[in-house]
Amino acid sequence: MVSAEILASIADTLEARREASPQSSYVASLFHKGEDAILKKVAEEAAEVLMASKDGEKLPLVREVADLWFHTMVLLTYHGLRPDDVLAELRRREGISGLDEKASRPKN
Ligand SMILES: N=c1c2ncn([C@@H]3O[C@H](COP(=O)(O)OP(=O)(O)OP(=O)(O)O)[C@@H](O)[C@H]3O)c2ncn1[C@@H]1O[C@H](COP(=O)(O)O)[C@@H](O)[C@H]1O
Repeated sequence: MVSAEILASIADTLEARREASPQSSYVASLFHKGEDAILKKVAEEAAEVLMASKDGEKLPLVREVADLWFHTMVLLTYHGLRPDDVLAELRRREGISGLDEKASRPKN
């Protein structure tokens, strides 16, 4: 599965969890606890990314970044947003970046 598709698939699951009972799953319980609990998890996971980076091992770092991305996706879902909203913003920035302009400028 390509990257944008897996993000969309996870987002679909997260949206379904918003309607689920808090006992039914980890994500459902997080939505039930509310925005502050989700923000706390995002902050915790960001701190774990910093520690993994300092430790210098690649696999733990990848796993911690996955946890951070996942919890930011829970936060986006809480606000009715989708991964595509972030991907569109990144694409927009790619289009306006100085590096991009230089690359497309004709060479003398
Ligand atoms: N990708 C993930 C994912 N990544 C991380 N986590 C959970 O995030 C939690 C936080 O991790 P921590 O390292 O902080 O561990 P912890 O100390 O046990 O967590 P807390 O009890 O303190 O919250 C853990 O319980 C992980 O299992 C995830 N939980 C779910 N998913 C995806 O979300 C879908 C829905 O999940 P459920 O709602 O649980 O079915 C699943 O099918 C998965 O695809």
